[in-house]
Amino acid sequence: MKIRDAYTIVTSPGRNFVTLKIVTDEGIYGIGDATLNGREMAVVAYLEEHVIPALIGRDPQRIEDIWHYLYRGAYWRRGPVTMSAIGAVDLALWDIKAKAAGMPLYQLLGGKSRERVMTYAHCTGKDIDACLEEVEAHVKQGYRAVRVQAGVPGIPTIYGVAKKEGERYEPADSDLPAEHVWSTEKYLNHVPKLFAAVRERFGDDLHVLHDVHHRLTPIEAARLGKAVEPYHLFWLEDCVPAENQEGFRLIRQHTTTPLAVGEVFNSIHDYRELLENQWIDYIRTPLAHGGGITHMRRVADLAGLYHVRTGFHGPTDLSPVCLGAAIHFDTWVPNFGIQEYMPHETVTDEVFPHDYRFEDGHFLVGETPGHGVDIDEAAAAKYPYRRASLPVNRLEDGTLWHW
Ligand SMILES: O=C(O)[C@H](O)[C@@H](O)[C@H](O)[C@H](O)CO
Ligand SMILES: [Mg+2]
Repeated sequence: MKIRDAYTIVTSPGRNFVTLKIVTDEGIYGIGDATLNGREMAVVAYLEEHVIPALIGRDPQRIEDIWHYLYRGAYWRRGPVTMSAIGAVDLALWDIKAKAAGMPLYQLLGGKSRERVMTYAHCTGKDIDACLEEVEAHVKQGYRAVRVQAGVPGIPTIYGVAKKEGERYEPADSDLPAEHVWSTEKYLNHVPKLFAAVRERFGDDLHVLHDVHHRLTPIEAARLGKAVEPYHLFWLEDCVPAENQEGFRLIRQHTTTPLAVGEVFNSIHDYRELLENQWIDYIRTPLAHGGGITHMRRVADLAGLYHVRTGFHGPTDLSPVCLGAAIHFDTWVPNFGIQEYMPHETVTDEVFPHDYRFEDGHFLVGETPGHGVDIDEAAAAKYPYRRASLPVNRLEDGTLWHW
């Protein structure tokens, strides 16, 4: 088998997505997700200029060799653009291999470790009461786990909360970055009240998660982790920017609140200190940004040595291709924890037909050979790319802060 053709498809059904399609001389093709929110065209250029020309004529079944060819062979290793490009190739090649074998991807990985994949939903509200209503609605739909984010009095816009009630939350909501304001003091004083209210109304069994979105320092994160211990969170996510891995030592010394990290990581090396020191509990890198299945299963195996489980990033800014592949991975991986799920818009699902199903707060993997997600290129062509940027965040005095 040989790679006959490969090309990128950029489409914006509701939001921007980049897809890589690899076509073989035997008629089988595979697709991979190359979407890097707010930096989409950088990955397109990387693929078109540097990767696709080098793929033509290669044997698509040699996934491992192609991975190292693109990683070691580039000389310039790691980084979100490089690893997203490699991730897209890798997902497309696993799709091809599974189709050629006539198997759903999870079978090729080693078969089912579980019957269904637990997900968590996003519940947001302009204040605590509005957020509790969202939780109520999701619990009624069958979710066992919810991420709660509520507006903070005195902060005009807040991460994860939709601009208008009933609307979806979309971080890349403007041509150039919108400017948000942040106050750590107001947030830290307010947020434990949210968890107290959730536990009071919904009891102890519901899994409750929260995303800090990299906004605290280690000592502030330690204070928050400690303050919310009585509400036993499933996890506290991205409580600090993680470039300073050593900072987690301090957080860990102070709190038993479980920690999730890694949606902006792209390499096993980003995790090494965190895992080896047992400073975290969940890994978050999505397959599309972490060099695909070939690399992320190594990260998951390393994590497993330290009792760390997966909790893959699953926002709407990863396409159904990444989500579909993740559901196969989640069905197989022994140390699965949870899968994030933000439902895609109907137009997105129309462009990306798929066989995964959602039922009672869980995903059910499909049985179609491959990863089970396709792209309707004629439908995709109806939605041209529009530049969209993630916001920036400033403290009340104007200092640029972490977003
Ligand atoms: O936990 C999450 O789902 C994330 O933090 C997202 O909301 C990101 O901000 C977004 O994916 C950036 O592109
Ligand atoms: Mg997050």
